[in-house]
Amino acid sequence: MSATAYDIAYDWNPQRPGPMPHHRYRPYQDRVNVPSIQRSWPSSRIERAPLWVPVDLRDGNQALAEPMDTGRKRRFFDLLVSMGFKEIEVGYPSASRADFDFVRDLAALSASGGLPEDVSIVVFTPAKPELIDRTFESIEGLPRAVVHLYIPTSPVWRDVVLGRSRAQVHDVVTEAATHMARLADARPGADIRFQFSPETFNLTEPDYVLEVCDGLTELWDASPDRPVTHNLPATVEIATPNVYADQIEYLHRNLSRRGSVILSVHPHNDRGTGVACAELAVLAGAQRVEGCLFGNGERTGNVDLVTLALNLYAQGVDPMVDFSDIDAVREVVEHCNRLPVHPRHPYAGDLVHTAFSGTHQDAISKGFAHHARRAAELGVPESQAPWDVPYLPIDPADIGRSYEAVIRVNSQSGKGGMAYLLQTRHGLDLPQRMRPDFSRVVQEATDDSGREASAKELYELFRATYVAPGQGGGGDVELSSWTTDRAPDGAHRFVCTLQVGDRTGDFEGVGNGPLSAFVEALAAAGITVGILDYSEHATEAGGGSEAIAYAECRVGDAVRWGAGLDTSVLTASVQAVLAAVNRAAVNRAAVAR
Ligand SMILES: CC(=O)SCCNC(=O)CCNC(=O)[C@H](O)C(C)(C)COP(=O)(O)OP(=O)(O)OC[C@H]1O[C@@H](n2cnc3c(N)ncnc32)[C@H](O)[C@@H]1OP(=O)(O)O
Ligand SMILES: CC(C)C(=O)C(=O)O
Ligand SMILES: [Mg+2]
Repeated sequence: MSATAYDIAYDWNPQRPGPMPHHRYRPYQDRVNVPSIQRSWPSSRIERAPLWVPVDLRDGNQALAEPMDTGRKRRFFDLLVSMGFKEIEVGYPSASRADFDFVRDLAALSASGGLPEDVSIVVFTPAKPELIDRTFESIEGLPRAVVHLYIPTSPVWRDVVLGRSRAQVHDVVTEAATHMARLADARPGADIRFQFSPETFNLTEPDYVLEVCDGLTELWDASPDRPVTHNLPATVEIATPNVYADQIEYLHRNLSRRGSVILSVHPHNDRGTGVACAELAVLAGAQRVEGCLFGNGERTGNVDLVTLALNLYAQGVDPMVDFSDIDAVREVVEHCNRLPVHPRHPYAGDLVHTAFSGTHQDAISKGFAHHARRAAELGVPESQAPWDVPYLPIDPADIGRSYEAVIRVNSQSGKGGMAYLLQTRHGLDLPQRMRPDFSRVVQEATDDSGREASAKELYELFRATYVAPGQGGGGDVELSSWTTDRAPDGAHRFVCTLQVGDRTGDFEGVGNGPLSAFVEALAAAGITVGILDYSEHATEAGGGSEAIAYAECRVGDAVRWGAGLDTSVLTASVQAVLAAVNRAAVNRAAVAR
C-alpha cells in the first residue's frame, strides 16, 4: 500500500505516544448519532445580527461563587438594557429568594413605566409543576415575559440523572408545558411566550429532539405572531463546531411550523470553541443566540456575546448592540461577577490592541499614517474612513479605546514603536536615519532593566542621550557664550567662547549660514565636524512652542547624532551640533587634545 501525503508528513513528526489514558474517552460519533444532511451552512454568510439573549443573570449567575445580590443584578440588567439587548434572561425565580425578588422588582419597575416596552424578560424553570407555579408567581403583573422550560434529554442524563426513559421524559415535558399553557391562559392580559431547551441537546438523538420540540410547538399552538423559542444547547461541548452546525441545520430543516419557531442556540465553551459553534450555528439557521458578556458561565463559560457581536462588527455587519464604550461595559461586568476579564480577551482585554514587537509596531504606525492620508483623500474624518491598519482587526477608537496603549515599548520593540510614541506623545518626529540609532539605545536600556519603557521614560532617555550633551550636560566641549551676525555680503559670523577639555578660548568662524559658521569656529578650536544630516521642527503647533533640531555629524572619524531643544531654532540647532560633538568625545575620549 502506498503511503499517503499525510502518512509521509506524519513520519516526520517526532512526537511519540504519551502516558495519558486517552482510551477512556470516546469520539463524539460513538456518543451521538448525527444525521447526514445536505449542508448549506458551509457556503452561507452572516449578513445580519441574530437576536442576542444575555443569560448572565441566570446561567452566568449560577456559576458564580458568590451569586449576584439584587443590587448587582440590577446594575447588570440596566447595563444590558442600555446596550440595546431586547430579550434578557433574568433568573431562575423558583431557585432562590434573591432570584424571585429580582423578578418582582422588575415587575414593579415595569408598573412604574421604568421597563422599556420593547424589552422582554425571560425566566427559567425546570419541568416541575410546583416550581412552574412559583415561576409564574414571580412574573405576576409583568405585561410581557418568556417562560423558559428545560429538561435534560440525552441518554446519559435520562438514565443517570432523571432515571426516566425517552417516553417518560417526553411525558414530563408535555405535562409541564400543559401546566404552563394553563397558567398563561389564566392571564389573558399578559403577553407570555414560551421557550423550551432540551438540555444536552448536542448529545441527544436528533429525532427525539424533533419529536419533543414539534410536540411543544403544537401544544403551545405557536404562530408567527406568537412564536415558540426552541433553544438547542451545547450544554457541554463534545465535538468540533462543524458537528454542532450539522445538528442545528438538521433541526432548522426539519422542525415543523418553522415560521412559528425561533431557533436559538446556547453554546458553552468546554472545548474553547463556543464562539465557533455559535457562528456556525447561525450559518446553519439559528436566529437567536444565548450567551454571557465576556463568556462567564458554568465551567469554561457560556459563549461570549462580546466576541460574537464584535466579530460581526469586524465583518461590516451592525451587531445591533452598543459596545462603543467597552471599558465601561467591562467595568460593570467585572464588578457584578467579581471576576476579572483576561488581558488577552478578544476585543476587550487590556493588551489586545497593544503591540510590543518591533515589526508589528512598524506596520501599525505605517498603517496609521496611511489611514490618515486615505481619510484626507476621501474627505472624511478618520473615524469614518475604511479601516485597513495592519494587526488591528478593528479601530480601537470604535470601542472607546484610545490609541495610547496601541504601541508599548520593551526589548522586543523596534524603531517604529519608539518613534511613534515620541511623535504622538511628545511631538518629536525623529528623522528616519536617526531612528535605528535611538532604537539601539532603547534596546540596551530595556535589555538591562528587563522592563517596558513608558513614553515618558523614552522621552527622558532621548533627552539624556541626545539633548543633554549639547546643554552642558557632560562632555568635553562647552560653549559658554556665543553670538552670530550677518555681514552685508550675506556671510554669517559665529563668535564664541569654547572650553575644550581644560582649555578655554575665544573662536570665530564664517560660513554661508550660522551653523556652518559654528562648524568653522569649532574647526578653529581644533574640532573637525561635518554635518551629514540636519532637520528641525516645532514640537507643538502654535507660535510659542519649542523647536527641536536633529544633527548627524562626522566628528573626527566618528559619526554621531545630537539634538537640541529650545524656543529659538538657531539655539536648538547649535545645541544639536554641540551634542553630536560631545557624544563623539564621550565615546572616543577627547576630540581636540
Ligand atoms: C445546564 C443548566 O444550566 S441547568 C440549570 C441549572 N441551574 C441551577 O441548578 C441553579 C438553581 N437551582 C437550584 O437552586 C436547585 O437546583 C433548585 C432549588 C431549583 C432545586 O433544588 P432541589 O430541589 O434540591 O433539587 P435538585 O436541583 O437537586 O434537583 C434534582 C432533581 O431534579 C431532577 N431534575 C433535574 N433537572 C430537571 C428538570 N429540568 N426538570 C425536572 N426535573 C429535573 C433530577 O432528576 C433530580 O430528581 P430526583 O430528586 O428525583 O433525583
Ligand atoms: C439552556 C440551559 C438548559 C442551559 O443552560 C444549558 O443547557 O447549558
Ligand atoms: Mg447553560
